Amino acid sequence: MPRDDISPSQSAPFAAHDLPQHAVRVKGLEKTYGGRGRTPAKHALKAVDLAIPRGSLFGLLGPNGAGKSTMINIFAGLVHKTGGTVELWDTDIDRSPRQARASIGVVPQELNIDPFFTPRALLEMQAGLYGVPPRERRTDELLATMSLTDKADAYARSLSGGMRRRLMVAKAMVHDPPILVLDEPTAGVDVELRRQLWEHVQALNARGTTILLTTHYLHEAEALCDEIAIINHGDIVACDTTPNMLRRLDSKTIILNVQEALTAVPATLTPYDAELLDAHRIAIQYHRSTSPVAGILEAVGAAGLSIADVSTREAALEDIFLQITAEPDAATAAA
Ligand SMILES: Nc1ncnc2c1ncn2[C@@H]1O[C@H](COP(=O)(O)OP(=O)(O)OP(=O)(O)O)[C@@H](O)[C@H]1O
Repeated sequence: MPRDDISPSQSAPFAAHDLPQHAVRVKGLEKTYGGRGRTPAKHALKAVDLAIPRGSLFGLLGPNGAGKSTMINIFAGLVHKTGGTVELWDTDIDRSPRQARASIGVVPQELNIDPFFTPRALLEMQAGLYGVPPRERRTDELLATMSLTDKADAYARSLSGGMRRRLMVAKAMVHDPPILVLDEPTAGVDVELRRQLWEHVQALNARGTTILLTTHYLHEAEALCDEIAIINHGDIVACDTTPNMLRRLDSKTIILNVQEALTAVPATLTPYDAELLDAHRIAIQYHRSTSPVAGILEAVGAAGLSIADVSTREAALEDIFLQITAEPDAATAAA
């Protein structure tokens, strides 16, 4: 979006002193989209509180329609909130909208790149839209950071999907914002390109850029992000450091494959959270900290069963996500 009213001198303060503790601070953020005709109003964000530490690589996870894009679009000035406050790099988006928006670069979901521009021309044009004077432009540096130097003067249409994504990241960084937001950047991107993109994003983070990303790839958020917030039906349902989030769900599942055909869970296993998956498989959930495996195996032996095979399953972030977002929201279900 063209913003010729933003000069780099207004852009985020990078001076060593006075750096904010939180890159993004959201309090009581509300968004209700007005209804039209037969379409009812939609309460998309419900009193959301969120604090993203400066320098973090922060993941915002949620199913389709949870409110992720609405929040990002409010940050970017594309959607007007209906309540609450947002501070970007310690700047309130209502009080100083230009300065606040100069603090962030947003990489949207769609790859809307003009195929007849070269990456260099595109970055120069974007810098011009942000009012960055030619001597302060970082076009070559950004091209190098995103491994696009070789393609600097090639038509964008000749770039691969991965290169286009990286060009979008470079485009979001022309005004040197301290916060970079990536909205579902890996949707439809193959494994290798995804890995490359994450390497570039991690490199930016290592240089001090605070990164906020939304993704459906939960294992990636687990691997990449230091902190994760889970949003569902416009509510933040969990927010914690990644290790704490994993610790929250300390449960593990042991699956016993027995030789005998069963019709019910044996009585000796009733003290445990056991479930008959089929005639030969029993799943037992337990908390790692209670270490009941020896007791479980003893109970199976006492029931006269012979174990053919044993497997276990760790709780992944995906399990946490499913557990936390499983409860249906009556209002949404009715909508
Ligand atoms: N312009 C709009 N007018 C009315 N309702 C909207 C509008 N934009 C989004 N919504 C609704 O607000 C809710 C949140 O949408 P949003 O796009 O923020 O979710 P999301 O988490 O980004 O989902 P996705 O992963 O599918 O992009 C959804 O129910 C959506 O249908």
